[in-house]
Amino acid sequence: MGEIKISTFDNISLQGLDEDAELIPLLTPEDEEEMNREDLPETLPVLPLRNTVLFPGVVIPITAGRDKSINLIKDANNGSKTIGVVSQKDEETENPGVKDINTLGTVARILRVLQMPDGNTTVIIQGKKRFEIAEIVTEKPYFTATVKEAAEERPDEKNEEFGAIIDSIKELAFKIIKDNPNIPSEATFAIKNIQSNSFLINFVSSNLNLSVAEKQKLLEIPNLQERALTTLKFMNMELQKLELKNDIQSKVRSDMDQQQREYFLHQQMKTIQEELGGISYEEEVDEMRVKAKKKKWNKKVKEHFGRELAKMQRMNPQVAEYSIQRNYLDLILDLPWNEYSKDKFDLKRAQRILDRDHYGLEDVKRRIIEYLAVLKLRNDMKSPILCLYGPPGVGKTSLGKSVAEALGREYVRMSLGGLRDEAEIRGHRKTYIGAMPGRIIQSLKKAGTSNPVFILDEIDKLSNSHQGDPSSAMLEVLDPEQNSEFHDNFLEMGYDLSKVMFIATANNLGSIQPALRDRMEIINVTGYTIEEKVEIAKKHLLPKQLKEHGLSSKDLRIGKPQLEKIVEGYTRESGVRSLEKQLAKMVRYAAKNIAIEDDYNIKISNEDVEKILGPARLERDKYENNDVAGVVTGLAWTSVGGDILFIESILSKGKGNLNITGNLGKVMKESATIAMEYIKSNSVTFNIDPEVFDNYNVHIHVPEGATPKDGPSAGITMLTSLVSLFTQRKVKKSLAMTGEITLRGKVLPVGGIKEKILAAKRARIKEIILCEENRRDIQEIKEDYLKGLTFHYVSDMSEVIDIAITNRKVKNAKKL
Ligand SMILES: Nc1ncnc2c1ncn2[C@@H]1O[C@H](COP(=O)(O)OP(=O)(O)OP(=O)(O)O)[C@@H](O)[C@H]1O
Repeated sequence: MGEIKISTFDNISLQGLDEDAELIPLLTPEDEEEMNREDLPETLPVLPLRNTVLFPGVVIPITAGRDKSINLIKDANNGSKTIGVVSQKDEETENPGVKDINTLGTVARILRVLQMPDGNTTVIIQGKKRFEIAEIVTEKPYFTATVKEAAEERPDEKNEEFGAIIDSIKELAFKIIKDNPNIPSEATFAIKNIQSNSFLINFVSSNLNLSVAEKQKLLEIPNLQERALTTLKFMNMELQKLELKNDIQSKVRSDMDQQQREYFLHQQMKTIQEELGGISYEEEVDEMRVKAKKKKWNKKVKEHFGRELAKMQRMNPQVAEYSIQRNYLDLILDLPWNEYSKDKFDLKRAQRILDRDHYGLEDVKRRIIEYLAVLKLRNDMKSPILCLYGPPGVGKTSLGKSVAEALGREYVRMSLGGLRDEAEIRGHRKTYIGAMPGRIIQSLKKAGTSNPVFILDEIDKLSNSHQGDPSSAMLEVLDPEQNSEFHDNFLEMGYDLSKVMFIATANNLGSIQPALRDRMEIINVTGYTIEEKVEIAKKHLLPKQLKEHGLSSKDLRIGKPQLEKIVEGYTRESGVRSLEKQLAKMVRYAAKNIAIEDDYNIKISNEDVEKILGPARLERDKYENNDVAGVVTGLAWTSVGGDILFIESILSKGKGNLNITGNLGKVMKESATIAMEYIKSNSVTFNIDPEVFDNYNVHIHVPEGATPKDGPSAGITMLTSLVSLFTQRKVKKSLAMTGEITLRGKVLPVGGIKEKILAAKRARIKEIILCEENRRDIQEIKEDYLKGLTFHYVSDMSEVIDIAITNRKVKNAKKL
């Protein structure tokens, strides 16, 4: 039957069709009254509508497709133009019978019949008033029925409730029109222009988005007020639906907008990058993904990387954060994660490598081999941290390198000297401009494995400042309990340092933070004797220098006596660094002569040494002679090794004042006072006239005033010096001493014995006075170092005097 397609409020556009005076889309109350006054005919042709309901006053177009309907329309159009319109109960019914149609419908007037090119007939009809089918008279060729008017109860014009409902209907209609993009905004005017209340209700009901059944229900309500209220309910529902729909749509749209915007920008960027010929942004991300797949990350790191990569993709490549983020991701990708080199635990080979690179140092090498043995047996790679300490240039750093080679691990070195900022170790947070990871993480990146041998050079030179305490940050690095989750501020994740083999080096144990020192296994690397230095020069330093200068042993030969001359006359150190420099000078001499094709002595003589290096400068290490009273040789320990020092004292007429000079620290000055008081109280024993103390001033000086000196170990030297001074007796030749004194004249042990012994040997000292308790230190020293030395162990000051002071008066002795 009638196939009608009408969208909500579509009918309004029908106004435009209006050439016929009869077409009254907007009814005035007068039109309505007139329509109501018209009588119903007794019988009417009845047209079932498939998918809509016609309301009184409303104009709609319907399309009739089948013969039955077309015939009805034709006949009616030629006759009274009045038909009855009812809706089908089920729009799917193709050929409805009596039971398939509603009995309440609307009388309609045919306004226009249009013949469509597709054979269908479109009819524009307008509802007049409601009717009820009394009885179907014919079913063929179309339905005709006897009809009666359907009564309608109308409220009083002054009914306020009804008025309010009508106002609400209008308001809601405006809202619906506004919210529904399918309704043209002109519809608002149409509603505003409607004067008849019942037409307004019909017009809105007809155009609401309701099912046929719902509309039919509305049409059937006889009471107008009730119908208005039901319409209002439906309108409310419609508005809610619309709002919900709009909400969802706007959400979807904003998502889409954002996505589209990003897509658009990415495309643009890609094009620009391609134009510039660089690797495109997408390619960069892809490359990162490929790299990431090869990493041995745990779940946490993997997830973190994924998140951070996504973050980078959302960033604009032109902003500064982008490059920070890029660097960050590069760092995560470049860092070794759980990538270990396999350890070579062949201890014999390790020993060979250590021996090959370093002469001597037997103790140290033995300790290192023991350490590697433990590592091999435990095999959990966790081990205490080694700290090699000793004077400069004794091979601490290069030993570390040999350990790396022996183990077959990568080698990295980080110098901690002068490092003040904690951020150097831990890195800066990413939010800082120019943020970087700390040096630990950077070094590991350089090493490329997670278990390198990591040299922490000069750990004693870490200093504190307002920029945090780097020693405390190092604590975390070196603590086996904590370093499996070392936190770098830039990396923002824990990094496992527990498999790294740390070897620290230091010159001075005293300046290492105690907590840090506790975490390390200390290995003392002492200085070398002259003989050892000669050997090191012959076996290692000279060949190394020749090689570095592109020469060989055929171009320059330096014999042992000459090497000894170089060591003694031109270097004054515990290590071999300046020896190496002097040898480099010798090699340069040969290189120069070869280059200018001049003759030179391949075999270096003593004269050649002086010619090349200049006159020997360092004779003063040799102890001074004993012709003067009050000059005694002491032994000192400094962070650059052992040294000898001279204590000088003189007497001058005065009132018994004591002067001390030579840049001495508090402890050393106190030693001088103790020595002075001890002599005063024991003047009888030493055969000194007590009056001397009141008539003379004493001045004690320790030469080399530019070098600060401190410590208690010069106590016995000072006392010997004063005894020699007051007695004007000679001090024994070739003798040196070290030890602390007490007021009672007891001698106490001191440290740094090995370095002191080496220094004494350098100065050609023959006899040494030490405290009895230092005997065990001597026992620990290798025989070689002790050759040519005689030791006197004492516990009391009187013993020192007995050994050190001879009975002979000095030349030109003063009469006191
Ligand atoms: N026993 C040795 N055998 C061979 N070469 C040595 C020996 N000791 C030191 N050297 C060489 O001396 C040079 C200086 O050594 P290195 O730099 O390791 O000293 P260091 O103890 O670490 O000094 P610093 O405390 O100043 O860092 C290196 O070239 C090293 O090879």
